[in-house]
Amino acid sequence: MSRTAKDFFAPLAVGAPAPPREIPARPSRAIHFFDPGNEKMAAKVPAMVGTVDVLLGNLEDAVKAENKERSRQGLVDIAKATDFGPTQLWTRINSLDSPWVLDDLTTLVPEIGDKLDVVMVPKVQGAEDIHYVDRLLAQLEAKAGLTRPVLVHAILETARGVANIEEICAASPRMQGLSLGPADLAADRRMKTTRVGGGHPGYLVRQDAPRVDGETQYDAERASYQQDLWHYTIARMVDACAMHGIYPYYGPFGDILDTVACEDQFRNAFLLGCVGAWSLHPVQIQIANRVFSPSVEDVAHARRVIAAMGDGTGAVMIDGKMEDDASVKQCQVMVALADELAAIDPELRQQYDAIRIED
Ligand SMILES: CC(C)(COP(=O)(O)OP(=O)(O)OC[C@H]1O[C@@H](n2cnc3c(N)ncnc32)[C@H](O)[C@@H]1OP(=O)(O)O)[C@@H](O)C(=O)NCCC(=O)NCCSC(=O)C[C@](C)(O)C(=O)O
Ligand SMILES: [Mg+2]
Repeated sequence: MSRTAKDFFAPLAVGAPAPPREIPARPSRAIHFFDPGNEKMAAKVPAMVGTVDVLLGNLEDAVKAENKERSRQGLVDIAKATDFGPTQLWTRINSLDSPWVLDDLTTLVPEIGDKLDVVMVPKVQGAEDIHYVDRLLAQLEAKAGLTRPVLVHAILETARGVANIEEICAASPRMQGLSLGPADLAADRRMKTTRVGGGHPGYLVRQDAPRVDGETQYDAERASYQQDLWHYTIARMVDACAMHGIYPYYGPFGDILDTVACEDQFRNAFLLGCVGAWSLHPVQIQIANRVFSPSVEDVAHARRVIAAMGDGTGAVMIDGKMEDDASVKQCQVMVALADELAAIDPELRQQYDAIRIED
């Protein structure tokens, strides 16, 4: 049997901070990955503070095995030397079956646990992985005398992880959210793709062949439409996260030069309910910031509907469309997000203020 309701919010080590009862909706439109052991990348990090919602020191894949210790120490040095202001600091630790993860956690929590907001755990298979990290974090937090718990984020990168998605979300009150890990997930599922996220020209539907004089013209020119390989997994993530009060994220888009397709993939995720995406290169930060901020037009419309709906019940016509109790709730989601973002982004605040409805 899993932990009872009475025990669920109890610290897992004597002296560890109390686990959170609620995960705050902090803006995290772009989770920007950098290798803390790469001098060129690390040098750019201080200037990125305030321009991106989350800076993530990556210790796992994309860091060569021989550089693991250097990257870990690099993250400690950067965290100690930098005032992150409104920007969150996350890390992606090595996978739980790797030889590096224990040192990752036993180094990072005592050294910079007071600055780390979230630990991202790769290749999570089920609740047992979260339970392991949860207990270890509590022990390390207690030993280090931390007063704020470090939160946990799981990457969905295996078929078993996707199948166990609900139990992963429910495994600990520290759970902050989930990201899609499309490259490892594709390999684990034996999908026949070789890309890091994004679409594939072979995954499509084709218009029916036209019929002329009772004959089907199979050779005729027909439109085809590329489909989204990740729709099913993202939709599952969104439901599981919403059910548990935590946050879903689209993961990486590896075709750095294709900023147009990156924006499309991010926008699909935004519309489906994700709150952010990963950025692998500085050019992707602006894309995520733009896509995961509601448009001025959408915010203006949402405010009009809320104003017209009074106490939020009944039905009204606005611009020829019916609005009612349910659509006002959608508008409230949009306005709440706009308010959260305006609180940390002066440019957005100005844009959203310019279209404010006067009382
Ligand atoms: C793609 C790469 C190789 C192109 O790197 P580059 O140097 O060739 O690019 P560039 O355009 O020439 O870079 C221009 C400048 O920006 C710097 N730069 C470049 N990137 C960054 C960055 N992220 N943060 C800060 N600075 C950066 C770079 O060092 C350079 O500095 P310089 O002008 O002084 O020479 C490089 O951007 C990179 O390594 N990015 C991070 C990759 C990464 O973290 N991958 C792992 C996440 S995805 C994943 O793991 C999958 C998943 C979820 O697990 C799964 O689906 O299974
Ligand atoms: Mg991966």
